[in-house]
Amino acid sequence: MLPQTAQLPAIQGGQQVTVRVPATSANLGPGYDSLGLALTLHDTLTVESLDSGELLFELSGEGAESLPRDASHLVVRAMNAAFERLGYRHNGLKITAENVSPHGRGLGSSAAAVVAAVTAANALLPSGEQQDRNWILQLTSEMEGHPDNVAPAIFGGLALSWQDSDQYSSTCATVNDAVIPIVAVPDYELSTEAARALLPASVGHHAAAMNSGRAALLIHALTDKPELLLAGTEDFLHQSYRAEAMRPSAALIKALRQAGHAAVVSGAGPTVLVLANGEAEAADVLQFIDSFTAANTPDINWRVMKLAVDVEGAKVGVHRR
Ligand SMILES: Nc1ncnc2c1ncn2[C@@H]1O[C@H](COP(=O)(O)OP(=O)(O)OP(=O)(O)O)[C@@H](O)[C@H]1O
Ligand SMILES: N[C@@H](CCO)C(=O)O
Repeated sequence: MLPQTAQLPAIQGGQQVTVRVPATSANLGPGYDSLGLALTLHDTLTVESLDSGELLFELSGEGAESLPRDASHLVVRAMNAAFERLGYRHNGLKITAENVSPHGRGLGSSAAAVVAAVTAANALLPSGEQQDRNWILQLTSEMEGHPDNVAPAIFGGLALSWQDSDQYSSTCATVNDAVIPIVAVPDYELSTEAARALLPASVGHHAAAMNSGRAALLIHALTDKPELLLAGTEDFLHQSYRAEAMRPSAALIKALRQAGHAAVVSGAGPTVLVLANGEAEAADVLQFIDSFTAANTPDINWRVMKLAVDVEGAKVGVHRR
């Protein structure tokens, strides 16, 4: 049985919405829980509203073998939360997901799923009832607990997000064309929940002050002066505490930084993100990762991808009966 609130109006059956949503890299070093970058790696979610009361799933790609095919699936949970807040219910859904972003690796897979689901639920409403992207930011940030992945997944580009009490906001900055994101995704997972549990409850004033300076510098480096990316990506709040849970990634980051490349933990890890300044550095980084991992982490399979900044964010297509 689907959870139903009988007195609410039902979404009309026979509608189909497709949402393409980018992977995202949060933190970028010192921007813990606030900065995030959308990447050209996309999941696609198609939802059809049914009249039969059924929940149907067609899952392919990442997680196809392991994700649940019932109301506990993250997309269904997020859609139900969205419908409830919008004052609607559904009479069944067919979920078709083509998942490309790796799960539990620090590339915002849960945020992508939640953003795609809430965006799809909103798009299934009658057009006069639909909410804007700031409404989607609010609900998805609440679900994730922080806005740094969902904001770039919704808006694209480099998102700077903040929280006032229980209200979330975000604005976008334009990334310098020279900046090239490269990700090295290891074959081991680390859940965000486990990575957050490693952080101390408080940090000292000196660390906080150092981190503030680097976060400000990072925005200047990403937008105007990419030659400052190495200094701008230094963080004092999270990576050192989490290193024990991702030793191969921490070793690769240390070596890349010693060689002058702006390497950080992507999100809660264990993916390594490098922000290269131009094609020549990007080529050096790819070569460096190849040689370092072959010599030092032969038991780990790394998927290395040279990407670009996604500037579109979540894109919606709707077909009505
Ligand atoms: N497309 C999806 N469909 C359904 N569930 C998903 C999907 N993507 C992620 N999930 C769920 O979210 C979990 C991963 O979330 P988690 O927050 O630990 O990592 P992440 O989002 O990939 O990384 P990070 O938040 O550090 O960027 C998966 O194990 C799975 O349960
Ligand atoms: N800011 C988050 C990103 C992962 O969801 C963290 O580092 O825990």
